[in-house]
Amino acid sequence: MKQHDPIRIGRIQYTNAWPIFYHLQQETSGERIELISKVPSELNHSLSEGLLDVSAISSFAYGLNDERYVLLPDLSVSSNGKVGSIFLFMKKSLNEVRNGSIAFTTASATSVNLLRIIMEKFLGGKPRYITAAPDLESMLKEADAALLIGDDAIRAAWSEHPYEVMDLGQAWKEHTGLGMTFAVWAVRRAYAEDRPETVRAIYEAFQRSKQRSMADLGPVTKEACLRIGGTENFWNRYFSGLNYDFGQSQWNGLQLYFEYAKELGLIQRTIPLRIWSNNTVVQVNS
Ligand SMILES: C=C(O[C@@H]1C=C(C(=O)O)C=C[C@H]1O)C(=O)O
Repeated sequence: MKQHDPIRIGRIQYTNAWPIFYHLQQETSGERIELISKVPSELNHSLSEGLLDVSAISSFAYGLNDERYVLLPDLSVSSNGKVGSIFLFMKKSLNEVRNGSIAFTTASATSVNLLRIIMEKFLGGKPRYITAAPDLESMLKEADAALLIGDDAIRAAWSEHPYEVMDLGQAWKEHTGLGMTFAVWAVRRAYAEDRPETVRAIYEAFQRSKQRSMADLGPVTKEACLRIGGTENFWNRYFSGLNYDFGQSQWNGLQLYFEYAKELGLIQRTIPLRIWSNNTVVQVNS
């Protein structure tokens, strides 16, 4: 790799991560960056293929590649209860869906596995799963319920529909008492070892961007209204309901999620959380 290649950063193509990305370009000083926007499942793939250096990815995808990644602290898309954009739309009762059929969006990795934990471990069900492009009506032609995430979920919830809706952040909270982390900021370990100063500069720029957004959500909510629709009040509540930190309280929820995922055979090992801290890697346990 040439020393001066721009750092390739993966950006979630949904509104949920805007507060962290919104001021990023302005907050970088001198670092050349290339921002690549995709849905989470594509970012997961690109980072694992080495096509990105740093990316917001599905927290589940960290569990599939933890030895090759290191996580940036205090950056995540999390919720402590309702998330507001990860919904299961059900055309039958939950009791029927539990042993019926569910269509998963192709865009997700964390939420599909979270839904499996909810259905199989918490509710004792055994549904059949299919994966489909994120379109509510066509998904519900094929299955009893449909899982959507991000702006697809928000838009579907706005449409006039007759379906029961489960918020997965809320269901997780009800069953565990904990919050849930859906996206984490991962750096390829090899990249962090080669370019520690670049990682530090980008990390600090992400933090400044997030702090600016949280101090004044106005510009972010206004742009969300223009680009996606809805009211400023809606977006203010949405962004304020999400949590963008990644510290002990988020680690606890995520470690329990990985433990349950392992119980169900969705991942094969215990997953340690390796956190980048001042150019060293610290392993944390709850
Ligand atoms: C809050 C959300 O979290 C997301 C859900 C993800 C997943 O299910 O894999 C990945 C990243 C986040 O974008 C959302 O999409 O609305």
